[in-house]
Amino acid sequence: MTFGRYNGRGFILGRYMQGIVQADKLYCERDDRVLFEQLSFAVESGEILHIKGPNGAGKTTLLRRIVGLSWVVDGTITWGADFSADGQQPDGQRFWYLAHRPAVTLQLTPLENLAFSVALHNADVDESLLWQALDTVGLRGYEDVPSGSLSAGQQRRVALSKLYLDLPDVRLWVLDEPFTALDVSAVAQLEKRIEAFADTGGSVIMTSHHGLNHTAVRELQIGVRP
Ligand SMILES: Nc1ncnc2c1ncn2[C@@H]1O[C@H](COP(=O)(O)OP(=O)(O)OP(=O)(O)O)[C@@H](O)[C@H]1O
Repeated sequence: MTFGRYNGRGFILGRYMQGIVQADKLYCERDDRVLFEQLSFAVESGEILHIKGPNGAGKTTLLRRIVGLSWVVDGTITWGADFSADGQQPDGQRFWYLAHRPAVTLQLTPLENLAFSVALHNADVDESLLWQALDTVGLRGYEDVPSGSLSAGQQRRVALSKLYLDLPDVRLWVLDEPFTALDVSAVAQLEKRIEAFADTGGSVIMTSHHGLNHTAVRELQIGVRP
């Protein structure tokens, strides 16, 4: 079922169904300002949920709630059976989360950062695949330098490199402004990568001020009166 409705704070557009993750009646207030209320949506396998809204609308807050890093959002989030046996928050091994600021340790090299991400996922990945992922995001020759000496766009690429590892357990990407600081070709490459992931049944929940044009994309607008 497709629906679109205005909830007093934001316009919701989407399909309301049992998905891999379903959010019901989310409510968030910060400093006496209601960011969103009665916000409900679901994400299915193969879908890209593009959360849109102006600065300060609560997009990052919403993503942090989805991945279990913030509890300032009231309401219910239920996870599908593929992610969690009891519908509760799955452990972080089941998804990749890319925060608003790239979580790159500046003292570590890109290779070490990527290996650390993989270790947190308890994944067994051959080191050659880590080199390959870094090569794919354009970091060939930079694998062994401290990440703190890289540019903002290169540090973003370090954070993005994990999206090229194809870990079988990871079927959801939660991406907060992933295009920030990327040059034109890197933006195009990431767009293709996100679409390819959705085409293989992966799901993506992302925020971006950058438009995405793919049949799998659904938009969820928050914080804007129509
Ligand atoms: N720790 C905090 N304490 C109090 N208010 C906060 C905190 N973190 C965020 N906020 C407020 O919540 C609101 C939403 O912030 P959030 O970062 O979720 O917005 P956003 O939609 O992601 O914005 P942007 O597009 O600028 O990244 C902002 O007004 C912000 O000031």
